[in-house]
Amino acid sequence: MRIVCLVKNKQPLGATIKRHEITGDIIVARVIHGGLADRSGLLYAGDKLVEVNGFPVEGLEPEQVIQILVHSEGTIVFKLIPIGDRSVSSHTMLFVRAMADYWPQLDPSIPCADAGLPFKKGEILQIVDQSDALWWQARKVSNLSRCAGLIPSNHLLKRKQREFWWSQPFMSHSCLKPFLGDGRLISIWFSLHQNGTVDTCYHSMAAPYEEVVRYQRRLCDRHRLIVLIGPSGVGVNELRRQLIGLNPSKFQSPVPHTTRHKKTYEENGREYFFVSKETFESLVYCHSFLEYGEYKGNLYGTSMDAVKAILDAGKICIVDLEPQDITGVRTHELKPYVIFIKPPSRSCMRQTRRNARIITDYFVNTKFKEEDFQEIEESAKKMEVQFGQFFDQVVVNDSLESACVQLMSIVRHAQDDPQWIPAFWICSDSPKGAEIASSQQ
Ligand SMILES: Nc1ncnc2c1ncn2[C@@H]1O[C@H](COP(=O)(O)OP(=O)(O)OP(=O)(O)O)[C@@H](O)[C@H]1O
Repeated sequence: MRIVCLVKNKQPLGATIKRHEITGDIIVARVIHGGLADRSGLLYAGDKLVEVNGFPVEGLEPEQVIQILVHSEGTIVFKLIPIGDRSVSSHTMLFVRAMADYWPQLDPSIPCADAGLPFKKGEILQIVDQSDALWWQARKVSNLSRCAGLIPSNHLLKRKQREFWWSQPFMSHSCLKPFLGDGRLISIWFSLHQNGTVDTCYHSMAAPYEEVVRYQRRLCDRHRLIVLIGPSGVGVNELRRQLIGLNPSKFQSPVPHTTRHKKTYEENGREYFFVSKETFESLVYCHSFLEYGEYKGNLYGTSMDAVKAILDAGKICIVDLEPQDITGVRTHELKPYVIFIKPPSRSCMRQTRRNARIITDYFVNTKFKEEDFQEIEESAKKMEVQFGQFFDQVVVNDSLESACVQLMSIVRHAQDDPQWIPAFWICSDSPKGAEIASSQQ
């Protein structure tokens, strides 16, 4: 028997308890990394509680014991039987990017919602404990001084996603938009917000966490590919043009291929590579394009070779892609840095786009209308919900000048400062998209 005294003020104890399935004893389920109990070094997972502040806990439900703890302030005295075989704690140094949102307060299955760590897609987490197959402990790298919180393990989050999928009425399933990225079929939930319902805490991707490592580009390495993403009309092309205009010897965009006829003033390889439909289709067949599509009956595409030629020349290659093409460029070779161009507020758009022209579905240059602004806003929201986990940075395109200055500084930062990148970009022999579950569980 051991007597443990902990002084608890406003902060939580930093431990969870449970009933032992066989003996019925109340035991410490886990000690939260960096929390009060952990820092004391006196309480361990598996310790059997006998008394709390003089109250015997035998026969009580875990919730009743929690009530005693919640209402205790100051010194709490535990009488406990220490676990005999204290397993070596499995503290890890694993970093992951969250590919889904998680709100513990909306999750009824979490052992203790207050001990949960809420996170948003794209945030980088340090996993500090994986000893429990269902609930890991993690901290945000943006706040490593805080104690860890509970997050669902890879396995659990995937299971939840599957359950959520099957619980949706048939029509909602049609919201799933499968597409082929890098040869894998990826299913993505598309904005399944259901305010107030439990399932909102699991917004999904195929792999809930992606292992990341810190990467510093060396001077001899090729530059990272700069990818601009944004809803049509937000100003992606304008910003790309402005950036290149600021330093054309450093920034360049790849020359696209097209099947349309060459105009008299155009030169093959300058404006476009002019190719026949057959040649274009054989390039598509060989996966030579980053992206391609049809416009007014002609095919257009950006080839991987055109991108590589710019990178091999020591320049920074800037491309604008449709969001569904991001997965195709997420490779060890290109190490893309993705910048999302976001619309400003409606009033700012009205003001800044007073004299701007937009190309509508009818292929004419017109002034921006309220419907255009609305479409830009809605499309931006959908992109953030569906692809936000891939965005390295977000630039609000309010004034062209300030957005351009911001973009320039982000591009410099992307090339020169250390960044979190997917681990598989470094371990190039590991399978693309490998999930950390396979290496961790
Ligand atoms: N910050 C800004 N202030 C004022 N006008 C802008 C701003 N950004 C872009 N524009 C103007 O808005 C119009 C649309 O921009 P742009 O062609 O770059 O859109 P886009 O996002 O590339 O869309 P699409 O892919 O459909 O061409 C252009 O006339 C452009 O000059």
